[in-house]
Amino acid sequence: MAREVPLNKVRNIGIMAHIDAGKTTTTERILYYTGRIHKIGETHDGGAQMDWMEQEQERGITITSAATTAHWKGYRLNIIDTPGHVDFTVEVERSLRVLDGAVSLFDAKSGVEPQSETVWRQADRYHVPRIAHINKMDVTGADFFRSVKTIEDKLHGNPVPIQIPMGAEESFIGMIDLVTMEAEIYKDDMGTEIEITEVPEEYKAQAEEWRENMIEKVSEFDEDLMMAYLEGEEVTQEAIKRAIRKGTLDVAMTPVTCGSSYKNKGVQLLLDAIIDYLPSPVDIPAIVGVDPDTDEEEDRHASDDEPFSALAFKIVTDPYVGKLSYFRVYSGTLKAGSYVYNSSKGKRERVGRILLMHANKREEVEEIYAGEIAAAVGLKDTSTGDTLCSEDDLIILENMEFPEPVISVAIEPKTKASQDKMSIGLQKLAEEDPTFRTYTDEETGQTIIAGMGELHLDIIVDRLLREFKVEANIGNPKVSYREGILGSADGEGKFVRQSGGRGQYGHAKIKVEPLEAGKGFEFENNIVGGAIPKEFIGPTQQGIEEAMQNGVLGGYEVLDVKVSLYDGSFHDVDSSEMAFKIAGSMALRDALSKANPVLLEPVMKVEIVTPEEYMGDVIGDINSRRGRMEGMELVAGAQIVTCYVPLAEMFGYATSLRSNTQGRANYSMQFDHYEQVPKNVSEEVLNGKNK
Ligand SMILES: Nc1nc2c(ncn2[C@@H]2O[C@H](COP(=O)(O)OP(=O)(O)OP(=O)(O)O)[C@@H](O)[C@H]2O)c(=O)[nH]1
Repeated sequence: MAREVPLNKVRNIGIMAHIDAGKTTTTERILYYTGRIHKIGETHDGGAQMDWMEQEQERGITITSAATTAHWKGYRLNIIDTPGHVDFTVEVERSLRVLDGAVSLFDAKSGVEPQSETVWRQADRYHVPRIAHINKMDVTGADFFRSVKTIEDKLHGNPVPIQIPMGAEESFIGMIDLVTMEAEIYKDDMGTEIEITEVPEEYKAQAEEWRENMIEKVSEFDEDLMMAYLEGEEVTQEAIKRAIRKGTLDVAMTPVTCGSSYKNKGVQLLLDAIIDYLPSPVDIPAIVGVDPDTDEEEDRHASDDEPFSALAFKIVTDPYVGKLSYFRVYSGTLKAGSYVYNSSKGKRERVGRILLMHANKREEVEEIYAGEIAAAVGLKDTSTGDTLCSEDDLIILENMEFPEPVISVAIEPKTKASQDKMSIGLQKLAEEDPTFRTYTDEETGQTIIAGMGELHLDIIVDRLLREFKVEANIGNPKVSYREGILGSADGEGKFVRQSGGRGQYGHAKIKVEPLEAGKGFEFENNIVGGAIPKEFIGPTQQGIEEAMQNGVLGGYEVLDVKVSLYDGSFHDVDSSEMAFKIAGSMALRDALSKANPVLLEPVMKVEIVTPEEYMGDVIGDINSRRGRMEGMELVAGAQIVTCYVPLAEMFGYATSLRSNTQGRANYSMQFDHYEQVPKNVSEEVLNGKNK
C-alpha cells in the first residue's frame, strides 16, 4: 500500500492555550470543518469530541494528549491535544516533543495571560513554529490589536498580523485576509454563511496600513520580496506567502489570525494558515539519537526509505482494545503485524494493529509512514518515552525527561474486597503516566499514590472510580520529602553468621560524598587486589542502591550521593551474594548517618497575579510560608509576583489568596527543585512521622 498523503502534506500540530481561551471549542470546530464530525457539540454542555474522558468533561479541562487525524484540502492534520493546566506541564512537554508546529490560542479580551506565558516559553524552548490565533473576537472587551501588542510586550515575540478583524464584540462580522486583500464577511451571527468580497470602503485605509506592516516585516525573510518592496514594485501573493512561511519555520516571527470559534468564524482561514505556514515533517531538523551498540550519535531524517524509528509518547488503556500506544514515526515505515525493537527496554515487540484515531472513529491501516502519528495495539512492554526502531538498525532517540512526583497521599478502597482491583487499576494508570507512581509504605503497609499536584491525584482517584470501578478514600496529601547529605564520610558493613554448618560472610567499606543537586546517584568501584571478589561487587552495589531508597532520618529516598566502594574482605567458603548485599546496605546506612544527613523538601516556583493594592498582604502571606521572593513586575495594572515556596507550605493557599485579595488574584505553581529543610521544621516533620 502506498502512502495516502505525501510527506510534505502532513502537519503534526498542537493547539496550545491557557485555560478557557477556547482550545476545546476550536479543536472541535476544526474537526467539524475537516468533515470528521457532523454535529457541533459545545464544551459547556459536555458534548465535545476531544474531551472524551468523562471527568474532563465535568471539569471542562483537557488533560490527555490524544492525537486526532483530520484532512483539509488534500493535507493530513494530526492534532495533538495539549493541556493548559500547570499541573500537567509534563503532558505539554511530551506533546511538544512529537508535534512540528502549533497554534497558540489567545482570548481577545485578555491577550497574553501570565499562565499562557509558561506554555509559550516551553514552545520557545523546543523551537516550535507557531501561529497565534486571537479567539473570542465576539466577546465584550475583545481587542485584536491590544492582544497582538501583549504578545510583543509580554512574550517578546514577533507577531505579524496576516488578517485584521472587521468589527469587534457583538459587531464582529469577519476578517480581512491581508495576503489576498479579500474580506470574509459572515452573514449571520452563528457564521453559517460566508461572503467573500473586496475590502469594504470603511476598512480600506486600515487594511492597507496593516498590509504594509506585514510586507515590511516579512520581506526580511525573502530577498526577492525585499527587492520588490524596496523598488516599489508589485508584490505577489506567492512571494508574501513564501516569506511568511520562511519566517514562521525559522521561529523568527509568528503570523497572527483571528476569529470566534464559538461563532464559527475564522476557523477555515486558520486551517488554511496551518497548511500554508506550519512545517511538514520534512521541514524540521533530523532527529538525533544514539546507536545502543556503539554509543555513537546518529540521526534519522523524515523519509520512508530510512530505517524505522519512532517515539511512543502516550499510553492509554482503552476499554475496547486494551493498551493503545500512541507513537510518532520519525523515519521509515511500519507494517501492522510486524516486529519492532523497543531499544529503550531492549525488547522485541509485536505490533498488532495500527490505528489512525479520528474524532469519531478508528481507521485501521496496514502500514504507517514517516512523519505520521498513529496508535498501536499489542505493544506489551512499551511505556511513554520509549524508542521503537527497526531490528536491523538500532537507535535510541533522545528520551523525554519526567519530573519526580512531589506530593503523595495514602489511598484505600472503600471495601476490602476491591484491594486487588485497586492495585491493578493504579498499576495501569502508572503505566500511562510517567509522573504518577504507586507503592506500598513499608512501615504502615498503606498504598501510596504520588504525583505532581493535588489536582493530578484527584484526577487519578476519579479515573480509578470511572474506569476501574473502585471507590477509594484518600488521606491528607503529604509532601514527598527526600534525604541528602552535607558532608563526606566513611562507612563499614560487616555481615557475619558463623555458627555451625555453612555460614554467611560479607564485608564492605565505602565512602559517601554529596553530589550537586539533581545528579541523583553515582557508584564507583575502587576495589584493587581482590579485597572483594568480582562476583560480589554487583550484589554489594545492589545492596547500596536498595538502601538509598530508605534514608536514615525518616526512611525517605536519598538523593544526590556518590558512593565509592574501596575495601572489604571475604571468606573462601561462607561468602555469598546475599551476605554482600546486606553488607553493602549496612555500610551505606553507617556512612550516611556520619555524613551529616539532612531532610530535603520540594520547592515550588509560584507565580501570583494580583491587583496592586493587595501586594502587601500577598507578600506578607508568602513570607509567612517560608517563601523567597524572586521578582515583581507591573504589567497592565497588575503585579506579577514570582517566588519560591516549599510545597509543604502551599496547602490551602488558594483559599488564603482568595480571602487576602477578595478573589481578585490568581496563581500557578510548578515544581522547581529540592532544598534542605530548616532544622526546626525538619524536627517537626520527623517527629510527626515517627509518632
Ligand atoms: N463568546 C465566545 N465564547 C467562546 C469562544 N470560544 C470558546 N468559548 C467559550 O469559552 C469557554 C471555554 O472554552 P473551551 O473551548 O472549553 O476552552 P479550553 O481552552 O478548551 O478550556 P480548557 O479545556 O478548560 O483549558 C466555553 O464556555 C466556550 O463555549 C468564542 O470564540 N467566543
